Amino acid sequence: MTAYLITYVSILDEDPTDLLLADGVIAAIGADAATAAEDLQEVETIDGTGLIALPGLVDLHTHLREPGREDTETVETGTRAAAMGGYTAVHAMANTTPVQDTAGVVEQVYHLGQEAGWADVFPVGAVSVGLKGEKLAELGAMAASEARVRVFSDDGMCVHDPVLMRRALEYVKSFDGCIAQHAQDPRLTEGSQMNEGVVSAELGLAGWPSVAEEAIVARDILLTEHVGSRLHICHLSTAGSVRLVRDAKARGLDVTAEATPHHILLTDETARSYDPVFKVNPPLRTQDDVDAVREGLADGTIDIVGTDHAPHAKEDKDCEWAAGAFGMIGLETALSVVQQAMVDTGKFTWQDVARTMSYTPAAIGRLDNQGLPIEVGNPANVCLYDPKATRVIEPSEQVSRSENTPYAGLELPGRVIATFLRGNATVLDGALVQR
Ligand SMILES: NC(=O)N[C@@H](CC(=O)O)C(=O)O
Ligand SMILES: [Zn+2]
Ligand SMILES: [Zn+2]
Repeated sequence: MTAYLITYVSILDEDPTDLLLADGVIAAIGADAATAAEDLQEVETIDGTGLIALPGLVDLHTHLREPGREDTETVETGTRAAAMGGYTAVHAMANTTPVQDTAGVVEQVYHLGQEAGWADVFPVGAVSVGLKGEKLAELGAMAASEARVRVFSDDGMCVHDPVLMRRALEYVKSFDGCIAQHAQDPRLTEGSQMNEGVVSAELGLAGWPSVAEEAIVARDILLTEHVGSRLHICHLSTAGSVRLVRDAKARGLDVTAEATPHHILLTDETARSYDPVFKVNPPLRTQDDVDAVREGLADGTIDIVGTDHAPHAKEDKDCEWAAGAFGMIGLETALSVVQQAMVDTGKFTWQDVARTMSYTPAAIGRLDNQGLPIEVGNPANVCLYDPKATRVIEPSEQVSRSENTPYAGLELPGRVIATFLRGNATVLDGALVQR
């Protein structure tokens, strides 16, 4: 196995140093690295000048679409996109066809990830059978399976029935699982097309009000407090939700929250284009919401950045707004968007990036071999990033099988130069490693 000596690279915010990846682990850091490399058979040296070494990123919220919609993404293509974005692990959401609601399906997805070898895939289990919100799925069997599921979600659908939600929260306690909620009151969002506000009124599109998210966030905080369980809020998007989570944390509850890259960069003004590439659930909100979500990330109220990478076919996006599917891809642009919205604005250090995009998502997923700091002896899951580079986003250049990126034509900062999964390069020189 080739070893990699990365010279003069900054580990997060630290002064430049040398880093040696060998035998799947971080073998040496600092003056020892070059010396240790001399004893190795096959060593490739990478000039790390100007680059930042980040722990391999971990996504808690990816849609890989396999099984069922392999025309839009597969485990293989989605994890290639993940590697290009600096990720070494993704959690694969349960809204596949068939739904990931049995031990059999989650094991299948888990093994597809292992075979592909681009990033570790940790399947999320459905909360309810068929995402129907009626009957609890086989949570225990999924937890006990080879996929070791710890995160359960009906994402795409809200677990709306409070009795079902209460039971799910109770059930996962026995194996330290958590329920990741897609917070959307279905009655308050019937027919909704975009954020409810000034822009929706002007465009004449049916609104998706903030309260439809906040009502579920508030209810679930109360339910999890009552049960003494672990709740995760997916793709939080409103200023009011940030307030609710801040209050829950102040009261010591085990509630975590996630923000997507698109909810910290884009607003409902994008809907004026009538281009459904900007149609997503929850919808892009107002600048005040964007500011509040950024603030929530900066002060730790929002624990993580999750991509909600949601590939869709051309025919489901090249259409009028009302007919368009909800969702946008994001694995290959997440780090750049976080740099632009959080680092370049002075709200985040690179340590904060590592915390929200690697350490904490892995901790919420109860992963033990991902999301670890770059320290000698830890698995060599590393991303090398050039924060000074810039690139204009071109949909056809995305490695994902789908092209529904909302950043087409936009110049974003930064570029992933290399990604290593347990010491194996998945990306080098900014391109996928050919196999
Ligand atoms: N975010 C979206 O708009 N769509 C997601 C589902 C979801 O995350 O709710 C999808 O699966 O396409
Ligand atoms: Zn969702
Ligand atoms: Zn999702």
